[in-house]
Amino acid sequence: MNMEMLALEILDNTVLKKTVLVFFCGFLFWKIVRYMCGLLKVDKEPVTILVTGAAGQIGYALVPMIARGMVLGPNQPVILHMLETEAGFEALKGVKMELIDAAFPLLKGVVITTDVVEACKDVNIAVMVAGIPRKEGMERKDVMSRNVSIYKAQASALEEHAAADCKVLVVANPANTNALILKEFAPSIPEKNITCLTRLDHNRALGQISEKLNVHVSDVKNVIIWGNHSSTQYPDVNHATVATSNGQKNVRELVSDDYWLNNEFITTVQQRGGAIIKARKLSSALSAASAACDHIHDWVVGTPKGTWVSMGVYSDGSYGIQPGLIYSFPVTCDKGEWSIVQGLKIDELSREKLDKTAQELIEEKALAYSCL
Ligand SMILES: NC(=O)C1=CN([C@@H]2O[C@H](COP(=O)(O)OP(=O)(O)OC[C@H]3O[C@@H](n4cnc5c(N)ncnc54)[C@H](O)[C@@H]3O)[C@@H](O)[C@H]2O)C=CC1
Ligand SMILES: O=C([O-])CC(=O)C(=O)O
Repeated sequence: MNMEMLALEILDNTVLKKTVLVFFCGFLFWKIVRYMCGLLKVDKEPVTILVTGAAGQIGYALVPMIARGMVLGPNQPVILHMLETEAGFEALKGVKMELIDAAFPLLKGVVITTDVVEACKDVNIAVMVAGIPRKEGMERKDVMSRNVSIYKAQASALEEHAAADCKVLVVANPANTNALILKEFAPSIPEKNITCLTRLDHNRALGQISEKLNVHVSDVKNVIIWGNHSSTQYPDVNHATVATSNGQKNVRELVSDDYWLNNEFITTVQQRGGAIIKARKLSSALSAASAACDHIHDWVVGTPKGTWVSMGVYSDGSYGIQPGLIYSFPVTCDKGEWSIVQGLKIDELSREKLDKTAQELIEEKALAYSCL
């Protein structure tokens, strides 16, 4: 029998036909069940999210946002783990009562504790807010010694008890250096899973451009925060655009005021945290909580095509930044992973600013180790 006839024989075989039909029907049935489950919202396992320092200013603003689906979307149930100190525990009990009273449909469980091991158990996402905020007149690194020791202590609990693929976002200041300490004292957590929050600065930069041009903030995109979440950060608009009726236009061209962009715009974004502390006598809890939601949301769900965001991530040497620092870069996210946007042109002024903020991170790292 030649090959052609053999192939015809196989195709003609009724057993084979039936098998193919059964597989096809099974596949179709599975697709329909998944679709129906999606409609009925019944198939998703809850995701466990840890918030440390959960009774504090940011924690109090953040946990209802998470419970409402602002981080993982309206169809994803969540379980909240909330960690506090002994001194903060009474207030945390109140936060739990309020979460119950808010009757959030997505909230499938709440654990409150002062035990870091219990807090970290099986968490899929950890938002590390615990720490002392700076007061008026202080720089963020002034809270270094108290805060880095918290991150050293909590690193091993996360490493040993969180889910193996847990994503970590460090919010507490000095955010980049706390994240670096956490990474160094939790060596088995992949470095790609440890990040820090510079999305607040990114959103502040979008807000300033939107105010200046009197356009909606959602029409502005691709600003960049380079470096440290500190007053040396570099808010860069050289690649930023605004959506107009004539397509995407470059922010520099539209603003048409390089002096403002290279001076007042940069210092306003760099100093915005301080300005809010001066006004509120408390740190920027509402916008920080919202930015933390944006950070995790985009990391998990992905960034829209053609758009990047700023995240403090482990430097691989991109743009000449010393590998191993946690440095804010422009990143895109896809399938739960971030990648640094490559190939952007860096002019001379930008180069200086990228290096200055990297230098501060190198010095902060040395200072952090001297505090431990
Ligand atoms: N990366 C960013 O964009 C921003 C960072 N921050 C920083 O976030 C941190 C938190 O700020 P706020 O919520 O305003 O401060 P907060 O003082 O209101 O809250 C911090 C909470 O952490 C708790 N805490 C302290 N040590 C702890 C520990 N070892 N374990 C568990 N809980 C602990 C405290 O009891 C307190 O309830 C500060 O370091 C602040 O500077 C604030 C705004 C923006
Ligand atoms: O400035 C602070 O200390 C709080 C903070 O990090 C911010 O608002 O960016």
